[in-house]
Amino acid sequence: MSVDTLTAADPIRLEVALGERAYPILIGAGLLERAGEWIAPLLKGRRRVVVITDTNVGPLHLPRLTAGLAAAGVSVDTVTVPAGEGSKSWAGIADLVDRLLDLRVDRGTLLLALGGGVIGDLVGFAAAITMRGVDFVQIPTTLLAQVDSSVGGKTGINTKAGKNLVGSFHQPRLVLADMDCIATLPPRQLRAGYAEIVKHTVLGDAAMFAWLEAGGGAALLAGDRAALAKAVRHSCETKATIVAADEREGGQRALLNLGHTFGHALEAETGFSDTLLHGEAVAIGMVQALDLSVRLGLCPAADKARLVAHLVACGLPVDQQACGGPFDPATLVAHMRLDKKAKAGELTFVLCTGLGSAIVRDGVPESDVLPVLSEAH
Ligand SMILES: NC(=O)c1ccc[n+]([C@@H]2O[C@H](COP(=O)([O-])OP(=O)(O)OC[C@H]3O[C@@H](n4cnc5c(N)ncnc54)[C@H](O)[C@@H]3O)[C@@H](O)[C@H]2O)c1
Ligand SMILES: O=C(O)C(=O)C[C@@H](O)[C@H](O)[C@H](O)COP(=O)(O)O
Ligand SMILES: [Zn+2]
Repeated sequence: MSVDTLTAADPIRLEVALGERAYPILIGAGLLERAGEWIAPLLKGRRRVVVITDTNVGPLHLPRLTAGLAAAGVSVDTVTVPAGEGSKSWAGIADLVDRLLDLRVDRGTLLLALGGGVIGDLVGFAAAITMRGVDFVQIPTTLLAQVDSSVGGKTGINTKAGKNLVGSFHQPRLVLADMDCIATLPPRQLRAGYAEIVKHTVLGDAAMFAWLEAGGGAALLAGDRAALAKAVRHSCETKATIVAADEREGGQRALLNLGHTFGHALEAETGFSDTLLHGEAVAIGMVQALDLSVRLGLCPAADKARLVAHLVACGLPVDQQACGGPFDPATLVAHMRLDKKAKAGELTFVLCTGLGSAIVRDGVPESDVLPVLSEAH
């Protein structure tokens, strides 16, 4: 089904099968205008929600959401936070929780996260800790958030020591992905979100990678809504399946971290700033992960070359030079030792065993990693 033929009455509906915490993912067009249809039933008779959004998204998309809720008799309090990764911080979470408490939220209050991955991660964390846990809904407005961050319940903030090192698993009650939001997204942000789509194919679906490579990706980036719908659906299905099998990353969920051990180190080195967007870090990190995989004899060099060629064709960065590097390899390795996958300070990586399949490898020697960090691609 293409998004051109979708209406709010018939969105694509997927499910994250987590037993009593299972929730739907709705993907379609015109969903904000009808949000009350899906959100009012979550309110248990209440008539008020708190929407948390950022300074870019609010003016663009909040009026449609507010109207959609009003149509179902639901009123809205709004909290607006500064746009950008800086809000995913100790200061950002303290400020948000204080503002929620000032609004007199209680355990029955539903929070709506309207924005990209920063808003989703921040609001999800606020929902996890306010009153020891309130419900929230993800309303992702970036491509990255629609294909990745809104699904799976990882919430949290960045700290001085690194990316996402403080947070919790707290699943949303609903994910409402309205494709109309993507129309206002700056091209650089669209490309950054595309990197996570590529990731889902590299770790699990060679045929879908080939589809992206053969023109599906270019079509999506040029605004083709059918291509967009196909890719968003594929990513959400991939992620929902993995999360349902391993919610708390005891095993296979770590595959979703492909490119992130390298990428998060680069984000830390560039100060969690606009110099390097998360999706761009993932693009570079995936290339480095495939480089390491090739060096360890796990992956054909030709597969790494295909990935690099595709990312370059899509306008994504593939090496550290694109974000002010190369950075000191020892400093990058020090960041990686703080990664949540590391065990007793030993390095763990998600490695590729050929396009479409990946494994988790513990105890990778630093001597194997250092050459990757000096390489341009
Ligand atoms: N929890 C997870 O599973 C998960 C997965 C992937 C990424 N993440 C996290 O997500 C964050 C990155 O998310 P992101 O790339 O969405 O960044 P973001 O939330 O900062 O959004 C990017 C920019 O686009 C703006 N924006 C958002 N929607 C818009 C729209 N429709 N039109 C115009 N502008 C819009 C935002 O204001 C911001 O300036 C990172 O912190 C990353 O660690 C989390
Ligand atoms: O959902 C997951 O699991 C992921 O790893 C998805 C990643 O794209 C995302 O960036 C996630 O926030 C990384 O998690 P972390 O545990 O490495 O902080
Ligand atoms: Zn990511």
